[in-house]
Order: sequence, then C-alpha cells, then structure tokens
Amino acid sequence: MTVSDRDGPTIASAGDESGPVVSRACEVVDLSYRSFLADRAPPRVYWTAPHGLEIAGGGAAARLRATGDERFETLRADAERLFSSPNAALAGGDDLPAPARPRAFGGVAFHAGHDPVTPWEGFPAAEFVVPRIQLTRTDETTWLTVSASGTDVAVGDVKRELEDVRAALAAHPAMQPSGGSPGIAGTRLRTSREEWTRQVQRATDRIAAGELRKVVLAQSLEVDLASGIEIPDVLERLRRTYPECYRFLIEPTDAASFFGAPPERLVSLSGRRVETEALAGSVARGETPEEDHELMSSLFESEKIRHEQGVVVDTIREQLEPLGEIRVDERTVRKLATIQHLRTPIRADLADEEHVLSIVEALHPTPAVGGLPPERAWETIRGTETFDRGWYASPVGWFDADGDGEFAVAIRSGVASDARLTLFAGNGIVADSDPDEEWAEVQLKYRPILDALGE
Ligand SMILES: C=C(O[C@H]1C=CC=C(C(=O)O)[C@@H]1O)C(=O)O
Repeated sequence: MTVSDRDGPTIASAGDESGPVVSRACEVVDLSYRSFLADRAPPRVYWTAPHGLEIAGGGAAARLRATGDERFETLRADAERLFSSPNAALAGGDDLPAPARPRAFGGVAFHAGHDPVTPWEGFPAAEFVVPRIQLTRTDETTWLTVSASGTDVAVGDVKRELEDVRAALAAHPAMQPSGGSPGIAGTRLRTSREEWTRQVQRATDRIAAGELRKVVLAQSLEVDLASGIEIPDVLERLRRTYPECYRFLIEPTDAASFFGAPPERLVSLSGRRVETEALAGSVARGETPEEDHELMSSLFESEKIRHEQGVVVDTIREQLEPLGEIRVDERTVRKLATIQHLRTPIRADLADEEHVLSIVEALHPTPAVGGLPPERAWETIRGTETFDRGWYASPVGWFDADGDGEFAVAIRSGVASDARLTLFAGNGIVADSDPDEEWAEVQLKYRPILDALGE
C-alpha cells in the first residue's frame, strides 16, 4: 500500500508500488546549515560524524516506516526497492559523486514494541527519510542533491527543482556565528535519588543472585526552557564544545524533535569493512591536568569499570565473529569536555556483502546501553525505569543505495515536544556498583545538552 503524504510517498509495507528514488546534484558555495535548517519545515534531519561528512536535509522524497519484530527486514526490503532503478543513470545514483548520493536518515526505537506516546509523538518503531533536499559538506566542497520518488517522476522536473533550489540557496549566508541559547527556567528529575538508590540496589541484588551480569539503567530529566528552542543553534553550540562527538537531529513531523551529541559509534559499513567500538565506563574530567590524569588512570585500574566495558567488547566480538574476520584494538580513553570513557575500537572484514541495517540489527542493543543477558536486561529495564526510552540509546544514522552507512548510539540526547524538553542518561550497573557513584556519573551525562541550552 502506498500512503502519500505532503512531502513524498511513504513506503509503509512490503509490496509497495512506489518507484525508485531519482536524484540530481550539483556543487554549491558553502552556506550556513543553521540558516538552511531554520528555513525548512519538518521533516528535517541533520547528521555529522567526527571527521566525517556533515549533512542537512529537508522535506521527504520518500519515507520508510516499519514496526514490530520484523522492522529491520521490512526496512531492508523497502530500501532495496526504493534504491533500485532499472536505469542507474536515470536515478542519478551511479553518476553522482559518492558524497552527493541520496541517503535515508533515521533510526529505530530502543525496542520493537515501542508505542509513540508523549514525548515521542511522530517517532514510530522505525523510520527513515530520504530528504527531498540534501546538503552534504565534505572537506573540499558542498553538494546539493534533490531527490524525488514515485512511478511517475520526470527527470526534467528533478533537474528544474535542482536549479530552483540552487538559486534559492544563494540567499543564505555563508557562515553564521552560533545563535543565542534558550536558557533554562527549571528542571525536574523524573527519577528521585531515593528511587534511583532502590533501583540500583535491586539490580545489584539480581546480579548477586546470578540472574543478570550487567544492566544499563537510565533516568530522565524534564527541562523547562526560558524561551523557544532553535535546535540548529543548539547543534552549533554542541559542535564547539563536543567536536569529537556525532551530532544529529531527527524531526519527522512538527510534533517532536530528537537530537543529541553522542560519543558512541554503533557501526560504520563501507563495502565489507565494519568499524565499531565498545564505549563504556565513565569518570569525570579533572580540574587540573594532574587530577585529570589520575581520573583517567582510575578508568584503566578499576576492575569494576574494566569488567563493565569488557562485557561490551566480548559481546560485540561474539556478534560479529560469524560474519567475518575481527580485529580488536587496544583499549584507549575517549576524553570529552565533561566526562571520559573506556573505548576499544573493533573492526571486521565481512566474508559476504551485508546491508548496514543487518549489522545494526545484530549489534543493537550492545551491553553499553542494554545489558547481559539481553532478554533479562530488557526485562529489568522495563520493570525498573518509570518512563519510555523511545528512541533514546537506539541506533540513529543513515544508509545509502549500496547498503553502506553509519549509525551512532543515540545517547547524550533529548526529545523536544511542545515547550518541554526531556533528556535521558543511563549508567551500566554491575555487581559492585555503588548507587551514589552511579548517580553522580548519570548527572555528568546530562551536561552536554544542559550546557548547550545555556545553564
Ligand atoms: C548509557 C549511556 O552511556 C553509555 C556509554 C558510555 C558510558 C556508559 C557508562 O558509563 O555506563 C554507558 O554504557 C548514556 O550516556 O546515557
């Protein structure tokens, strides 16, 4: 069935009749992404990877949606149809330089059974959007790509639209300094400190009883903003304070916007090369270089933290091993402005070609955001957390016509719906976790967004 919406066809289920994506692209002069995004109505997307492409998109040439346990399979099948053209030159796919090719941006909810209720209106169990207008900034240049899909798309129309959009973009400034911040009028913890202490104790009791090895428990924080939020401005502020993180915005409708600056890569797939990492275990940054160094050393020396991160390494290795040859690099530390984590880079060379969504499906949720064993951890999360995770801690990113793509783990994130912003942050709980220490670490994880809002 094809459901049309105001921006483009929605592929709602397998068996859809809509035609492939047709794209045309050209180079444009550098322009302010903030200004571009501020000018567009939803759906809007923004994505940038550390040292990677920076992409902004507006409108929808097509949307892929899926629900339930089969969501990855449905997405893969629909993506294949969407990106397959009997004539690649017509689609523009093979003719376009790699950065300018159309991509599908989006993600999935933490759990397949997700129900899109407040603050997650507009966020189904899985959704990807191929932007109508896509801007892709590389080190050398900026590309404008215009896409359309459907059985009756005329290439001439896409070319004409490309020219029109190119002319309209000339009105945008080349660069804009970061805009103002909305300011924070107040915050409300959705989990009290007493409740958290009980939750962590219950989890450590289950671990002591041998029912669980690790579980990541999260909290949420509601923020009242002093004025309206301009998310492109917040993303620009995050670029300056957290340059080594991903930054993303997913705004499927005008009901809610999900955004963040996650430090954690879930997967990147290019050809048969998979790159991922195990990022877990946290300590604060020090006030002085000496204190900072001491804190970093404690990450390596703490048996508890090594175990907490080690189970993530082992699980990722086990999940990727059947798919090809694995290489696990040395443990290092990822230092961010306010926090530092243990990090182990992991690579795999796949024996066969795979779609990046298949790797996402195999890895999500890693024990950096779920736990072990996965089913018991999920049951503990559901029975403990008093809010819906929605898309928090889930895979967000993009894939292209070849099935290549990149996904981050949507932590250090928040969802803005109406005048309310809800932030999420979690911590891995293992046998000897102390509720007070875990509480302090969780508060550090709200800092990136709180600071960018102006607190
Ligand atoms: C679940 C989160 O962080 C994960 C990633 C790094 C360190 C973590 C930790 O210290 O527990 C978590 O596993 C979050 O930021 O909400």
